[in-house]
This record gives sequence, structure tokens and C-alpha cells, in this order.
Amino acid sequence: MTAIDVRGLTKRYGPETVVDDLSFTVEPGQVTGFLGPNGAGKSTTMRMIIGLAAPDRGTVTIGGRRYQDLPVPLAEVGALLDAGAVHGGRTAHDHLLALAVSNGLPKQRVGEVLARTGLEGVARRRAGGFSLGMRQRLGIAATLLGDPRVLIFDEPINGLDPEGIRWVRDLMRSLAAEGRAVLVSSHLMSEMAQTADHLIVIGRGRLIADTAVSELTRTNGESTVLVRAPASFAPQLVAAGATVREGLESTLLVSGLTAADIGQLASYHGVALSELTPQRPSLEDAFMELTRDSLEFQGAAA
Ligand SMILES: Nc1ncnc2c1ncn2[C@@H]1O[C@H](COP(=O)(O)OP(=O)(O)OP(=O)(O)O)[C@@H](O)[C@H]1O
Repeated sequence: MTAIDVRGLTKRYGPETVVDDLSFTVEPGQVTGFLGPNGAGKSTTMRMIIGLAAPDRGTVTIGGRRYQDLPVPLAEVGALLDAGAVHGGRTAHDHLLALAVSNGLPKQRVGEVLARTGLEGVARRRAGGFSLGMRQRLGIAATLLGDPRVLIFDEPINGLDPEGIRWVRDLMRSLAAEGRAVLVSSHLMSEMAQTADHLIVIGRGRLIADTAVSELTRTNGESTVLVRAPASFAPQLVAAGATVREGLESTLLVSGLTAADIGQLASYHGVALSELTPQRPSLEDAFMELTRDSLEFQGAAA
């Protein structure tokens, strides 16, 4: 069954429509990346999914039911929208215990989620003194308390160090491998390329793309070819209609011609190529291409 089903979701704040007729589904067993430039409406959409904001139009269901109708919400969906929202005076253990008791969840889950998030050693320390990375782990531990089938994380790697980022990435992947649906927002495309199986891309509240990660990089983004050749070849490429940029270590990054075209051109001019490598467009390139028209502020052309 579809884990999260968003249909025609619309939210206005004053005159602004910040989420605009948005429809998508989040499937179990995979990480779905929720991407968009700042202000695109990702957090607002996530807040509507878990009933923290009311849509002006449209519906959201989790496993076929509205969040408000879930008997024990934490047992169906865990959401981390703001890692800072932890009672600083409580220990990590007591924070989780209070959550478990008030939600009618078994107390032994506290030890289990502390273990899963690597917080056992600091369980008796006050959360107020935690580093950002530890607070993030504690926030994630709370989402796992009810052993939910659906998990929602808003920018979970923001501000983390490389080790913390890797830990969050591995956890998301393992949660999906257990058959859970994982929706994770980010504006870091490179991160999503390594974490997500599927992508929902939005801009100005509207759906821009709903696609497998592999498909997005295949169909979007300008493809380039890395060429290693004598410098005299650059003007010949330009004359043949290519756009040429300088790459690292005296390489040329060529767009507008295929590798086969470049090979033929080199042969025609008697140029010896020592490398000719088509570059796969990065997810970052694909994303920039997709969202170019939906950015609120565009840098002026140099
Ligand atoms: N409670 C609110 N009242 C008024 N405007 C709001 C409110 N919440 C969000 N907005 C506006 O809605 C738009 C979308 O914000 P949202 O936080 O959902 O975007 P986002 O994609 O999560 O962006 P970011 O990556 O910057 O967090 C923004 O223009 C924001 O200023």
C-alpha cells in the first residue's frame, strides 16, 4: 500500500500560495528525496502531512488514513521536523521515556532506540548539553520510538559533520531496506544522489519532477565530454559549434558535441587525443536545470 499519498495539496499564507496543487506518493521500501530551493514549500508540505498545518485544499493520507485519524500516530509515522525541539533539562533517556509513556508505547523501546542511534553512552546526560549531531540522533531516536512504517525527516543533515552525515545516510538506507517509507527533504542535491532512490522536486510550491534518481540524471542536465588534447584543439572544437571550458589538469570540458563527434573532428584535424570521456551529468546539474525558472532570486549574469 502507498505509504504517503498527497493529492492536490494547496496552502496559502496571505496572498502567497506556498504549496500549489501538489500531488505525489511516497512508496515503502525506498528513500524518497524531497528537493527544492529555499522557500520552495518543503517544510510546509511536511507539516501538512503530519497535521501541523491545515491545507487550504487537497488531502494527505498515511497508509490510507488522515494523520488526525491515526489511533497511535507515533506507531504509524515518525517525523523529525526540528531537531532543536528537545527539552534541554531532561536526559536523553528521560526525554524518550516521557514520549513513550505519553504515547502509550512500550518502555523497552527507549533502550532499543538509544542503541540504534548510538546514544547509549550518553543516555543519562542532559540533552541541553548535546552537540548538534547528538541532538539530531536524539530527534531521530524519538521518531523511531513507535517502530513506524513511515518516517519523515526535514533537512536531517543540516549542520552535521561528515561522520554525522554518513551516519544519517546509512540509517535512512537501512530504514528503507526494512521496508519502511522514508521521506527526506534537502536542498543538497549531491547528498540526495547518494541517499535517495526516488525524487520529488518542487519549486515555488509546484511539482517539477517525480522521478527515479537514475532517470533524472539520465534525462536532464547538459552532458559534457572530458577531452585531453593539445591546447590548439580548443579553437577547432569551438569552430565546430562546441562550448569549451577548461577542466582540471589541462583538460577541456566540451558540451554541444558528442564524444563520437569530437573523435571524428580530432581525426580530421590530425589531433592526437589522450582522453575522451563522456561525463554523466550530476544530479546537481540536473536539479539546477529543472529549477532554473522557479528560483526566487537569480544571480545576475556576470
Ligand atoms: N507560518 C507561516 N506564515 C507565513 N508564511 C510562511 C509560514 N511558513 C512558511 N511560510 C512561507 O512559505 C514559503 C515556503 O516555506 P517552507 O519553509 O515550506 O519552504 P522550504 O522549501 O522548506 O524552504 P527552506 O529550505 O528554506 O526551509 C516561504 O516563502 C515561507 O516564508
